[in-house]
Amino acid sequence: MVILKPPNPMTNNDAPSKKHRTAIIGVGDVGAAVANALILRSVTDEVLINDIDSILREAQIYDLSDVSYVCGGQIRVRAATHREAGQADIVIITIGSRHFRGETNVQHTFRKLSTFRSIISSMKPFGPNTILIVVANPVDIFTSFVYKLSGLPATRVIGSGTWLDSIRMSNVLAERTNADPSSINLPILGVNGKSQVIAWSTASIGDTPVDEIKSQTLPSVSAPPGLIDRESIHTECIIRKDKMLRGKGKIPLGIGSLVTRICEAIVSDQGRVCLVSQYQPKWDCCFSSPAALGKTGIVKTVEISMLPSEWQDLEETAKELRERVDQIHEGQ
Ligand SMILES: NC(=O)c1ccc[n+]([C@@H]2O[C@H](COP(=O)([O-])OP(=O)(O)OC[C@H]3O[C@@H](n4cnc5c(N)ncnc54)[C@H](O)[C@@H]3O)[C@@H](O)[C@H]2O)c1
Repeated sequence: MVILKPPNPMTNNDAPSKKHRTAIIGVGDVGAAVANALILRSVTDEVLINDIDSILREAQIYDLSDVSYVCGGQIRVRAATHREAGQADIVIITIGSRHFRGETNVQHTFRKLSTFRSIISSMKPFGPNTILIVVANPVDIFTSFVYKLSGLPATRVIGSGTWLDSIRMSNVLAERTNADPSSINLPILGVNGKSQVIAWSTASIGDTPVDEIKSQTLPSVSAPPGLIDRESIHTECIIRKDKMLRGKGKIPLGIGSLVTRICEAIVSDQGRVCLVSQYQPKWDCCFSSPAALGKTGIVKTVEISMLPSEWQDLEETAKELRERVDQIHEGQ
């Protein structure tokens, strides 16, 4: 009889010296979803877990170690201090905090920011190649502050930004047109939230601009004009998000896979283009635009050619963010 005995992740201490490490700060629903996807897709060699809630931290480590075991046991999952996490190749910040009763959004952001300040300072000095990925909301504000607080080059500080919204909208468009989802390009730029800019003028299915699809028949696309009406697609996305929130309270799986895709782009080092919140020198803050990613972080920012009206919307959303960042600076 053959006895199959996969390696035990908890005792696998003699792994090769140059291991790729990914640290997750805050392993609530989103942090755990990221860790789970990282292990399932074998993106890293070691997942370092940090959470101030030690009971939750231990529980997540055991649960994720089971995932690793099922996947072959090659990925070690263990607890790490902030200092140790700061030496990882990638650090993903998914901390969250509940609103106190009567606390305004601004007060909550202030409080969360002071947590960020303490985490970043205890992670310093960062490893020579550490890349930070900020997921915690409001993501563009925190990415902007993390960039300044960390002292890292702008190429090594990334926020998850608007990409998830762009993916959701592309998904609706793909469903309505029966198109291959991977053939859809529908970027959403700017500051994550109500003022983000849907760059419809650049949207395409395959090589065909969405604008032209209304007036022609494509063999791969079948949709009456009403179905690709922009307002109706936008509304459908809002309804879906609302249904997800009402149906399950939180929606960590999409963001978990998306952050994993960002990590894959970094690790694979092939210059894959992702839509991420990144430092925008003109406004001295971070918001979403496309960038090619590699082992050193952002290897190239990708220019996008939009209509003047879309640029104007982007300018407005950028100015709003700049003002909010300034207000926070003044209030400190
Ligand atoms: N960018 C996006 O698209 C997106 C999507 C969903 C959620 N989010 C954000 O992700 C964050 C996490 O969401 P969640 O649902 O997992 O929240 P959660 O409350 O389930 O988990 C947050 C975790 O952070 C931990 N934490 C708090 N302070 C910490 C500290 N100083 N050090 C270490 N750990 C700390 C908490 O103990 C908790 O376990 C939130 O900020 C949320 O708004 C972003």
